Amino acid sequence: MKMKKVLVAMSGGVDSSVAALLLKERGYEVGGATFELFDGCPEQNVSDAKAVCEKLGIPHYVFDYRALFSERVLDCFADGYLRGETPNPCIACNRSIKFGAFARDAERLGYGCISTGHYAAVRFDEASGRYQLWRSAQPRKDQSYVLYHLNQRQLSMLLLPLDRYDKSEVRALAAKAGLPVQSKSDSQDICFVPDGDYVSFIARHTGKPPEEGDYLDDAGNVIGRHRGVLHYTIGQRKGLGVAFGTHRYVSRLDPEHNTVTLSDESAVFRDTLFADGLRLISGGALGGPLSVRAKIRYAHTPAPATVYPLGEGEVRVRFDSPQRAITPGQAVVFYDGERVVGGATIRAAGQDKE
Ligand SMILES: Nc1ncnc2c1ncn2[C@@H]1O[C@H](COP(=O)(O)OP(=O)(O)OP(=O)(O)O)[C@@H](O)[C@H]1O
Repeated sequence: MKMKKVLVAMSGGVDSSVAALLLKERGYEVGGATFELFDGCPEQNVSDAKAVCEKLGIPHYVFDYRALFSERVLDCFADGYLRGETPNPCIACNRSIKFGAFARDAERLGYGCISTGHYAAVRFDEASGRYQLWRSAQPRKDQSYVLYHLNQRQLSMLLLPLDRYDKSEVRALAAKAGLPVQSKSDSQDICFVPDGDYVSFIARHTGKPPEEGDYLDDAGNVIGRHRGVLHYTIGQRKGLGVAFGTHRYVSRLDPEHNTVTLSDESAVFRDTLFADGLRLISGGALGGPLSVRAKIRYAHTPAPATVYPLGEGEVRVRFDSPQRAITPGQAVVFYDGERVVGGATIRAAGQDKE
């Protein structure tokens, strides 16, 4: 049974402001909380969230999560890149901060529920007695991909009031209520790298600047010089900095030997991936092969696949047809229709025959 007191994670943006507004209109006793996540976090976010709370007549808190964010999000982001992976820091933040520390702090303050401005839906299924996570009714904004790791306890205390709304409706609601953030633009992809220069960020954070190295072809021949493994991601074609006369794509990153392999486009299509850290929304383990639609990055259209359990929390995912740029470090999220089944972290791509 959900309690009536809810603490909304308020970034100072339109979505979470409208989440607070809707919950207040629905009769909840609402509070708002803004997180300080890193040094240099825009002060404006805190003051905007505070102004919205004042307008709504609800209390506002500021939580300092800088130390935890540095350890669980920034360090993991940088370490992942140094291992040649492409991590998703929003998922790490959701796990450790929003649905970890924040959920605990909310409970400590007497709030039985928490809320965010994510576009996805939580439902309770009477038949199974389990909470479920569903895609947003508005596919263009759906954010269920970054929430695949939520467990039953977290879902039981989570309210996602934007589940059915479109962004334009959310903006209209903000305008109608006179919220001071109604025309604020959408947030950046990676909040702690506002200029998009993640290479410089990692170099600063780790003290290890990227080192030039060799581009290799599929046979291991040196075919040019790259600017440092950090600069590249699987499937990349643009920004290679060398003209090869034909299109080349990044197919392999090897930070140990500081090499980047370039191939024909066909080499970046793979039908199998290996992933670990499996989480199932229903809890429990995977008993046997499961047919799903699997999504390998935020902007990927889920594709038919079968998930096979391997060792502890490890799975092999076999797609019905090869997928472009399966990228280690990204999450693979499993759907049954519109419902999220669970997900895991991609560690390697392969071909079924390998
Ligand atoms: N610094 C923060 N403090 C508190 N909550 C936050 C913060 N950053 C993000 N959130 C919460 O996480 C949700 C999703 O974050 P995301 O960065 O995807 O923002 P968004 O979709 O642009 O939403 P918004 O318009 O509310 O910023 C937000 O709606 C908000 O509930």
